Amino acid sequence: MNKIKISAVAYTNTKAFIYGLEHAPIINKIDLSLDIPSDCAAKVINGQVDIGLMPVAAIPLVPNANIVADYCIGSDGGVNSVFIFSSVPAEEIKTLKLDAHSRTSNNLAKVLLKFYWKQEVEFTTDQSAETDAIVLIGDRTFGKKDDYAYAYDMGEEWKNLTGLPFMYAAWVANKEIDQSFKDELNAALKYGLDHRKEVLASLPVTPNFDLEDYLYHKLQFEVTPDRKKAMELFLGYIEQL
Ligand SMILES: C=C(O[C@@H]1C=C(C(=O)O)C=C[C@H]1O)C(=O)O
Repeated sequence: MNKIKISAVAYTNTKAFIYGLEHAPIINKIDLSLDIPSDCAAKVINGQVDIGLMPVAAIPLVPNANIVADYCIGSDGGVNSVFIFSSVPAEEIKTLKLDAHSRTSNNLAKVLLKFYWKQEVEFTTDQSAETDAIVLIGDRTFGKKDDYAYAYDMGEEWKNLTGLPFMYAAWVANKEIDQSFKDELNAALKYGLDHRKEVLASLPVTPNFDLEDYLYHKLQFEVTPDRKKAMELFLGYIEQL
């Protein structure tokens, strides 16, 4: 049997899912690669993999995109790893450097700046540029909040704008996937979430960052109706940028 190719985000936010995949029979049916989110999106878009835990902002670029699991990377309010770090208040940001790892959060920053803070901002991907603010996501943000004059948690600011939770990444296929495989995938992902204690014990201690709070509270992993609604709303905002 041909293995199903899967790419997943390589950050701590995905560790429970990976634990689940690696401790379930499904591991023999998949080829798993761990990538930064932007590469994960590219692989699903260009067909290098069949399924990706990929940034939701890139879903419109995926041919035959369909969400194949009941789990995701989400939050309801602050997530503590998706930030605009800034030297000035949000209402004064004029220039912002995007994060090359990101697809969702770069767009979320643009949406928030335009529709929430009502700012006209110049965006750059030039990592050597000097800007008022930067987008930074994932493990590279752990413990860094106090290094900047202003730290805006974009999950929290999205909730301020819309009253809704958020979905950063979802399990998306670029083709039809059998229901029996989807069932196995869901079971493996749930197994991982149910074993977060073991996952937590395996992670290195991170200074100035509460990993337990992150894995159990800040991150929320269910694809709920509100989170789907938030995704549709977010994709609609992106079209208006
Ligand atoms: C919560 C996070 O969500 C993520 C943010 C993503 C993005 O900005 O494209 C993609 C996948 C997720 O890893 C995070 O990276 O910290």
